[in-house]
Amino acid sequence: NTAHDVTAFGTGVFGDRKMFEAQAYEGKFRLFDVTRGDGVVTYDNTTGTNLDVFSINKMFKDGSAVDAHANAQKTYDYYQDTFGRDSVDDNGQILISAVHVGNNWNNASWNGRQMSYGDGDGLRFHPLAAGLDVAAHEMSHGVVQHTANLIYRGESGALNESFADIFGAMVDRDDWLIGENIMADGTLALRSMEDPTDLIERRTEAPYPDHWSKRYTGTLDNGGVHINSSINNKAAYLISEGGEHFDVAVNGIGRDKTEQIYYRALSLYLTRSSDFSMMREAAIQAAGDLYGSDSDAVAAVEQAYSAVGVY
Ligand SMILES: Cc1cc(C(=O)NCC(F)(F)F)no1
Ligand SMILES: [Zn+2]
Repeated sequence: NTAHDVTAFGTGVFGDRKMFEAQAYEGKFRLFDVTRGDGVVTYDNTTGTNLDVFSINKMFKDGSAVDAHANAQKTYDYYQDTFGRDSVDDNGQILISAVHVGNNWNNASWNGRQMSYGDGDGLRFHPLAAGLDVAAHEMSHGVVQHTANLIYRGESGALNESFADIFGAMVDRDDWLIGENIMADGTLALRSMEDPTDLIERRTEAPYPDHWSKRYTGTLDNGGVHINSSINNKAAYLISEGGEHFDVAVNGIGRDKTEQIYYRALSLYLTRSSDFSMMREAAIQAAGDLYGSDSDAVAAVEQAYSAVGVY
């Protein structure tokens, strides 16, 4: 018999009920949404061969699978509705998520083809699929890969990570934190774009940097890609929300213009080896294209990058 899409239900990691598109297939139900691009599919990695997450009825009980699926759909919709982009490749590429990956793995990843989520160890992280900003972070790595494809080390790698955080925070739009709902150890978040120094980076045991003069120059973490990303994150936050930072005042222009500027810079102007200075130029150019060369948007970009010491 043929498969057809149905509306299904489930409870997420934290017991929150949600509704989403799934598929009726051979008398059972599976987390395969055929209504978005070439599909949104979620697998349970513990069943070995990445088998579909099945349910005998329309109520799915696997919290991680439910959250990963719903969060992938939300992120697909964000790129479609905000930028007219059809999935990571703008050609409807199927969005695959695997949950229960590893053994209490305290992370999530994009491996060039799919998202993977760990269950967390319950001490540092709750299951990471429960983080909408985490899902959007990982899928955004796919978007970066199909646009500027920023080399994943040094400054270009920090930009790669920053774009994942920027769009993660734009999809999970209620704050400027990453991972705030999946921390099990009482810390505020994994990272803060609003004030990166609110959090200590575990390997360097230093606060995340909020100025280029505080950048990490060692070799850990591919040259600090998850560390120096906070410098560009702070600039993005200032462009949107404004503020005074190291005696530089920025007049914010809001999330709607900020996300358009970053998407245009990423998809039109940045290349694999772009560094922070090129990021500043690309954002100024994108803001000028979109809102005029003498606009508040261009002024905000120039001020924000000056505020974090990038010229
Ligand atoms: C190590 C390490 C990994 C990460 C990270 O950003 N993981 C992806 C996220 F989505 F879980 F945030 N930060 O430090
Ligand atoms: Zn990342």
